[in-house]
Amino acid sequence: MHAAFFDRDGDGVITFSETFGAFRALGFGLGVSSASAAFINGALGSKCRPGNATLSKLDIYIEDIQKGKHGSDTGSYDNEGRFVPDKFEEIFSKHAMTVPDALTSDEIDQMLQANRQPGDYSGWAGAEAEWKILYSLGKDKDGLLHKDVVRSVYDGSLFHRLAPNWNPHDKEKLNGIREN
Ligand code: HEM
Repeated sequence: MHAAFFDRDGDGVITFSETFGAFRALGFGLGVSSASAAFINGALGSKCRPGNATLSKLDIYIEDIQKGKHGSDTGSYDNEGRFVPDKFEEIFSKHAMTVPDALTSDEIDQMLQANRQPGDYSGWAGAEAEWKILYSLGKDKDGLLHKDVVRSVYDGSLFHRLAPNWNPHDKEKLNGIREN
C-alpha cells in the first residue's frame, strides 16, 4: 500500500514519471521531485522486478517491492514487506524522549545513527532519505513528527491525505482495508 500510491494508472508498475508526478502532487518542487524520482527509480527499478521483466530498469514492479528493502532500517517492514507492529512501537519506546509518541528532528537523527549497520552505506542513505522526507511532509508546527503520522506512511494513507487527487483508485482500496 505504501508503494501503490505512486502507481497512478494502477498497472502494477511505478515509472519514473509516476514517482516524479506524485512528488509534485505532494507539494515538492521540480528539483526535489526529479532528484527523488531518479534516486528511488534508479535504486529500486533494477531490484524490484521479476526475472522475466521486459520494461525499463527504471520501472518498479510492485509485486516485487519487498526486494527494495535495505539494511539500517527500523525493521517495521519485514523481508516480505509486511508491517511489524512491535518494531514500529520500538521506534517510539526507544527514541521518543522529549514528548511521548512523537519524534523531534534530533531524535530522528539519533534513531538513524542507532540503526546504522557498519559499512552499509546504501542502507544509511536510503533510511536517511526516507525519514528526512517523511519529517518534512509530516512534522507539526512545533517540529514534532507524531506516531499516528508515522503509522500512516507505512500503509500509504499519509500520501492520500496530502495529495487526495493523485491516485483515486488506490484510495478506494485503502478505504476498504482500513476501519476508519
Ligand atoms: C514521499 C515519499 C516517500 C516517503 C516519505 C517514504 C518514507 C518511507 C519510510 C519512513 C520508510 C520506513 C523506513 C524504516 O522503517 O526505517 C519507507 C520504507 C520503504 N519505502 Fe518509502 N517513502 C516514500 C516513497 C517511496 C516510493 C516512491 C517507493 C517505491 C516505489 C518506496 C519504497 C519503500 C520501500 C521498498 C521501503 C522499505 C525499506 C526498508 O524498510 O528497508 N517509498 N519509506
